[in-house]
Amino acid sequence: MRVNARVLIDGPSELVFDYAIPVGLDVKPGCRVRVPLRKKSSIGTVLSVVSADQFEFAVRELEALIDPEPLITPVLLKTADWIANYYGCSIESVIRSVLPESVRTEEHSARTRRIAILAKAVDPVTMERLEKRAPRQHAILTLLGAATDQQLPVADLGEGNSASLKSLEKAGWIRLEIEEIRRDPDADGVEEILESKPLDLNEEQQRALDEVLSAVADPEHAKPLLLLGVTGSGKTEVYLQAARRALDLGKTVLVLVPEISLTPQTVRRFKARFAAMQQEVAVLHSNLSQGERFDEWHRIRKGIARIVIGARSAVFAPLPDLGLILVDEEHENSYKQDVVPRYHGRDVAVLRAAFEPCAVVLGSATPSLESWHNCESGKYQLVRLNQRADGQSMPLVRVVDMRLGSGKHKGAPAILSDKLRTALEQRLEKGEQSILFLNRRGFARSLQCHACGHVCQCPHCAVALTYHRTDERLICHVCGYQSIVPRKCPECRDPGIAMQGYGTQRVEEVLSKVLPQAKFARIDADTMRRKNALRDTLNAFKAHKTDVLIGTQMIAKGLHFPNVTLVGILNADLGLHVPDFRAGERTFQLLTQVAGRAGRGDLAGEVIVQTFTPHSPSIQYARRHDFDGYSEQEMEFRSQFSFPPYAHCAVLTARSTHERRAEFTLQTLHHRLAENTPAGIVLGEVLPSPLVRSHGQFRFQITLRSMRARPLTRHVQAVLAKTTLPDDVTVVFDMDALNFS
Ligand SMILES: Nc1ncnc2c1ncn2[C@@H]1O[C@H](COP(=O)(O)OP(=O)(O)OP(=O)(O)O)[C@@H](O)[C@H]1O
Ligand SMILES: [Zn+2]
Ligand SMILES: [Zn+2]
Repeated sequence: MRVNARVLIDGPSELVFDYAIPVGLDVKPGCRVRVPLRKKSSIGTVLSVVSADQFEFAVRELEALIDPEPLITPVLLKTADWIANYYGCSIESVIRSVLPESVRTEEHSARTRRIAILAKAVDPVTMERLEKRAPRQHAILTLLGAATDQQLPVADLGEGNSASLKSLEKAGWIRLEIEEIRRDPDADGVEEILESKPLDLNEEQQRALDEVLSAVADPEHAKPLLLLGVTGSGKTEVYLQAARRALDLGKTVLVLVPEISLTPQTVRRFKARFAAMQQEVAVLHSNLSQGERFDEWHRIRKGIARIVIGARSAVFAPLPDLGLILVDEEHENSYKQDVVPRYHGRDVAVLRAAFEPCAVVLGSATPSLESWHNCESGKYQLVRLNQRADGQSMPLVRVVDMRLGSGKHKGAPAILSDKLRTALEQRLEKGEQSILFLNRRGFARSLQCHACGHVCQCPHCAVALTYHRTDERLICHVCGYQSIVPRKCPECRDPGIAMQGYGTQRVEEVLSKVLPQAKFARIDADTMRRKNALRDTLNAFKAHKTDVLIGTQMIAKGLHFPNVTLVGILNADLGLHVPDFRAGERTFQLLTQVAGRAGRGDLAGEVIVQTFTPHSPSIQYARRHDFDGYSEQEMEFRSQFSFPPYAHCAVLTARSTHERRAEFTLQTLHHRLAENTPAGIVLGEVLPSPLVRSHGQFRFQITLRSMRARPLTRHVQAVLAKTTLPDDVTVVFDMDALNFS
């Protein structure tokens, strides 16, 4: 049987063609090849090796193999294969993620330069002789002798020196070599990083570190570790010391964080601890240029960069001799990719660790119930840090019932309760700082009629439009639709249409009236568009140039400000009223993380939570910092209704600009899925998605549940493979879905 190579052609158009593999050529996925394309020859990457369909027309032969060894390591290839099977996507789509475009494409290859290196010490007699007879050679040797590492780029040795360099090389005094120039992403030298010294660990931390180190020493027999440490318990210090030990053993380290731009403090702490080996640290963030990405990838592949920090996709960093993977804030949803391949970065990390094998640590103050369940069932090993590292107590949390009408404004929603206002005033008097947290930007800044209750909605997405005061506009945050603000209610013509809910901007306005003496800073997606805006705002707050930091989700994680003694949560329950069984879990996580920003220095912390549903378990357990209590009752609910982590839950979505066609397609699929459904799979009904219209398309979905993942994926794949979909309907399968909107 003939075999073909499926090749992704370099270039922006993402063309994929099959080529016959010439006899005797050992072509593997991940190898780059030269192939004929129209009348030219092009370069591409082999995505997979497929058996040729005998009825197919013969395809052209590929011309040559560029890399005899694939760019992708065997472990990563195995991981890619697992992802394709588990998430039900093509191996091609996974290889594209494992080998980003910048790496596959030749044109990003590094620039080089020539360097001259002093080969041996030159004796004074020779130097004296050269000084008289060949002053240029003498000058070069003098320069090299004084240089760091006794080497310099040829360009720095002055022009017109090539003859002298050649003579010196011939005489054996110097060596000439080609060196790659690294495009250093940090070269703009934005800030100087001072080296930080390891801290003396407390008993709990020491025990945690010991567990991690024994896993590093014997990864084959170690389970993945779940490090459950309350906020401020010093998890990061444990990561840093574990990373150091792994590096000392000659291994490499991979650190995954939810989003690089939102966790500047964590990244900085790694950079500071490893400041003395800065060249060995690679930070993979989305702002890297293609060229920089190419360089970083190859530095990692060659073992030059031995510690890699990055978001989800960094799980594919080609580190050789991987010893340890750290997944910080493992509960974060951003680890799940929301386009194909829809993998979960944390779960892939666990799998890669098993394949390597290497140690893997998942850390969080509020672990996902999936990971928690894996501890209970013995798949993971639990390690806990129950105390704050600096001996501080957990902050005191007060819940304020907003239903009692603590706000003074008639009709308009109360933003600030009397309790929170008084607490803010006290902080200002004492010269302490506060953080105010607002759930979800834009979500509640909708326009609602006081008379009839009409809410202004997006005509394309059927979600509430957000009111933007600066330019007096209503904007849809799903599709970007904009309109002007109506003067009267479009429904009942009442002029009383007004803003319900509020955003960070409104909070700042209200507060500057109540507390005219305070200086405010705002962090939300609007104010953070400018490059470095987040870092600058956080630095100013740290230096106490501002008193009160107002922010959205962006300030929930990883921030550490010793002078902050008050955290106010303005609208705690906003995330509770969404159609998603994880709404409670997310609210608990968010409240616990935000509350954890208070009292992280010598001063005690206080948290004030404003809510319209004070008795909800997410709020009550977060108030007591009680993860065990929360998870116990939540797990009971999940088990009762067979929700994750007790079952795998997948969503099949069909979308189209034609409402009927989307629905009909999904009904057809439902019908076929219902035939010969393997035992243990629970097939839901065809329903409109909560966000039934998005970007002008209608969306319908089926939820599927199963104890075991593979049979579910295989069943859906089999049905999709034998169903011809209409051209204008897109069907998406999301295994272990986190987003049900
Ligand atoms: N052994 C220690 N002795 C003294 N201080 C420590 C120790 N370990 C950590 N700290 C300090 O305690 C503070 C909190 O630690 P860290 O930020 O690592 O906690 P964390 O668990 O990662 O927090 P979070 O999950 O809330 O972001 C930091 O200022 C850190 O420098
Ligand atoms: Zn009205
Ligand atoms: Zn819209």
